[in-house]
Amino acid sequence: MAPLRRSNSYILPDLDFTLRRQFKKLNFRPQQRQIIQAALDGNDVFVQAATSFGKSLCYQLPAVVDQGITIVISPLLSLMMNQVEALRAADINASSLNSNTPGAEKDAIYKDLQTGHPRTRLLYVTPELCALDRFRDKLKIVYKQKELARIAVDEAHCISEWGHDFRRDFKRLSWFRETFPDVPIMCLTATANTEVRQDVLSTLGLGSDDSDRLKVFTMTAYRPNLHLEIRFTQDQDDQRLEDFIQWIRGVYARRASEPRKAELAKGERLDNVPGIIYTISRDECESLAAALRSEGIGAQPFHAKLSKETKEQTLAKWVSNEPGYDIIVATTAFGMGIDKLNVRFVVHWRLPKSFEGYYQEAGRAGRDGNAAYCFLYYSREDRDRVSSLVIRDGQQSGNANNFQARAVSLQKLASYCETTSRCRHHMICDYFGERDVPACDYACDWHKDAAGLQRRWLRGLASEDFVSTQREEGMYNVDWDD
Ligand SMILES: Nc1ncnc2c1ncn2[C@@H]1O[C@H](COP(=O)(O)OP(=O)(O)OP(=O)(O)O)[C@@H](O)[C@H]1O
Repeated sequence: MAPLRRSNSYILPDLDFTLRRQFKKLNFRPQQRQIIQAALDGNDVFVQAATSFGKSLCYQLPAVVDQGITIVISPLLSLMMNQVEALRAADINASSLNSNTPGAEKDAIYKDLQTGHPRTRLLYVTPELCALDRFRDKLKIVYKQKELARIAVDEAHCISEWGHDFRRDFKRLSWFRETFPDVPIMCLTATANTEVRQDVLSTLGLGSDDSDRLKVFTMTAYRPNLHLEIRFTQDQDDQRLEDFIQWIRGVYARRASEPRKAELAKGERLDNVPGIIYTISRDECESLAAALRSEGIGAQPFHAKLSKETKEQTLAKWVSNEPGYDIIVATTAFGMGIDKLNVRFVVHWRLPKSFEGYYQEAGRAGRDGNAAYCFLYYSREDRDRVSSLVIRDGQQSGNANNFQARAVSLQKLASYCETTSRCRHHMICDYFGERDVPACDYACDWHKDAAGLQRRWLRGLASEDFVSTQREEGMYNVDWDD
C-alpha cells in the first residue's frame, strides 16, 4: 500500500531552519533527515539505532513542523518527564499524561483533546493509558478532525514477546492501526533483533519490511567510544569493591596529573567523574553506596523503594554534578530517558538479566561521544543466581515465549562474558543481527590484550564443577528485590 497523505496539504517549513531555531542543533546526524522526511511523507517508520543516536528528534521535529498532534507512547516515566521539560524549555507545546501528572493539568489536557483541534504538539502517554476508553474516545474526536498526525512508539521492543522487556499493554497498541488506519505510526528502539522487529511490525499491523508504506531504518548498534571490558570474579575471592575503588582512584589520580589536569575546566573537581553502577538488589544498592561513601567516594543509592523526593533530589544533584553525587548506585533501568551527556562509566556489579538490558544500560555512558568505560563483573555464581531469577520471573508471568526469549538472552550474555577470542563490539553487533561490523579501535578488552584476557578468564572464575555442585544444593536460589 502506498503512503497515505492527509488531505489538508500545506507547505512544510525548512527542516534545517527548525532544527537550528527550535532544537538548537547545527546539523542533522546521518539518517536523521531521511527518517524525518519519511515520516513527514506519511510513511510508517521503523527506526533501530544505537543508544544516544538521537531517535527522539526523529519524531519531535516532525511533530513541530507538521499539523496536528503526535502521541508518543513510552514505558518510561523518567523519559517522559525529561523530554517534556526539554521541549517546553524550547518553547514547544508538550505534555505528558501519567500517574505523576497533577489533576488540574490532566483536566486541561483532556479539555484540549476534546476540542478536536489540540494545541498540544506532543503528548507523551503510557501504553496503559492507551487502553482506556476515556483516552481513546478523546483521540477519536481528534482523529475525526484530521488532527491526529502520528503515533510514535518509543522503546518499541517492549511490544514483542521475544523482546527482553515485553509489556502486555504494548501488545494492545494494535488498536491504533485498527481504529485509525491512515494515521502513520513510528517505532523506535535501540535493541531489537530480526525476530523482535518482525514481531513489532506485525503486532502493530505495519506489514512487512518490504511494504511500500513502511520505511525501515536500521543503523549499527556499534558505539565506538565505549570501552568494553569483562572483569572475572568468584564468590570465594570477591574483590569487586577493592578493585572498583582502586580503579576509580586511578581515574582521579590521572585527572590530577598532567596532561589531563590542564584539560579540566576551571574549578572542576578531580572526583567529578559521573558514573552509574548497576546492581541487582535494593539491599546491595544501599550497602554498596554506603561502602563507597565510607571511602570518601560520592555515591548515592537509587531504587524503587526510595521516596519520590529522595529520588528526584538524587537525580537532580547527579545531573548537575554536585559533590557527593558523582556515582549513582542503581537497580536496573535507572538512567533510561535521562539525557546526561557526560556519564564517564557504567559498571555492572553483577550480570544483568538480558543481553539487551546490558547494552542499553552500558549505552547510558558517553552520550557526548567522548570515551567512556563500561565494565561488568562476571562470576559463574552470579550467572546461576540471575538464571534462578529469570526462571522465577518466567513462572510468574506465565508467558512461555517470553520466558524462552529471556532465557536465551541471558545465556548469550553469559557466553559473551566468557568469550575471550573475539572483539566485544563485534559480538554485540552479531547479537543484533548485523553483518558488517565496523572495526573496533582498541575499545575492548580483547583488542587491548587478548592474552591477558584469556589468563584472567582462566584464573578468575570458579570451576564449573564447583558451581554445579553448589547449584544442586540450591545455593543460588536467590530472592533479590529490585
Ligand atoms: N542532530 C543532532 N545534533 C546534535 N545533537 C543531537 C542531534 N540529534 C540528537 N542530539 C542529541 O543527542 C542526544 C541523544 O538523543 P536521544 O535522547 O534522542 O537519544 P536516543 O537515540 O533516544 O538514545 P537512547 O536510546 O539512549 O535513549 C541528546 O542530547 C540529543 O539532544
